[in-house]
Amino acid sequence: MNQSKEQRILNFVLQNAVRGDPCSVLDTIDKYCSQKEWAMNVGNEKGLILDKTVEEANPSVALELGTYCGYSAVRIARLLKAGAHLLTVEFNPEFAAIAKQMIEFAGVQDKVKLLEGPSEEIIPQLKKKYEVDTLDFVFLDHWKDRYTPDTILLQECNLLRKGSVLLADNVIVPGAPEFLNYIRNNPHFQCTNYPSRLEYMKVEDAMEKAVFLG
Ligand SMILES: Cc1ncnc2c1ncn2[C@@H]1O[C@H](/C=C/CNC(=O)c2cc(-c3ccc(F)cc3)cc(O)c2O)[C@@H](O)[C@H]1O
Ligand SMILES: [Mg+2]
Repeated sequence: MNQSKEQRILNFVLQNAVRGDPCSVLDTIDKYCSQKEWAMNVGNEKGLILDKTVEEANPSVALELGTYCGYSAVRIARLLKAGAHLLTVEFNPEFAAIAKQMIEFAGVQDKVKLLEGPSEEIIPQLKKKYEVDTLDFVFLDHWKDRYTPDTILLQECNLLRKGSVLLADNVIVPGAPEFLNYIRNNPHFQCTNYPSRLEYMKVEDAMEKAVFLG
């Protein structure tokens, strides 16, 4: 049975990156996806916006929706302070298995908990089953029509506190117009747009930051 693109990306990392070195894993994925096969990792340009947002938030508990191959999980986890952790949600078992190996190869497995399942099921379990009080940082990078329902669900589950930072990928391409409309017209969020480019392409994209005001 021929390999999936995601398996080819993982194999390229296992054969070319430095085990235990997150930056080497990120650079190797970016090299493969810019030179051989495009894939929907956040990439290095938007990755720098993600880095700055995570560093500014300095989260103790972070959540990612849409792990895919684990690129942004590695990217976020490498910046977390001692004792901090990232919960990342992925409902495709094949992608989850790839991401698990990617995270372990990068050496950030102690900071990352990969939760397999749909976000609408996982989010309501975060407090009781995963012992989350509130979330300091949330990265939204899953199906774009899920951004709004999951942001509403996070609020309904009392998982946001004054100052919680949401960062959404792809608000231009593929686009999340309904999310932008929701979040920018919601008085409980302070929004900032970060123009950038689509990963590995000369195409305009952007990220949207939304700080919960309580
Ligand atoms: C409710 C639920 N629960 C759990 N996991 C969930 C979930 N919904 C999706 N997932 C998971 O998350 C990832 C999905 C990511 C979706 N991302 C994109 O579609 C995406 C697309 C592009 C793109 C841009 C230009 C093009 F021409 C084509 C594609 C770029 C991007 O950066 C993207 O993020 C994927 O791993 C999926 O299994
Ligand atoms: Mg994306």
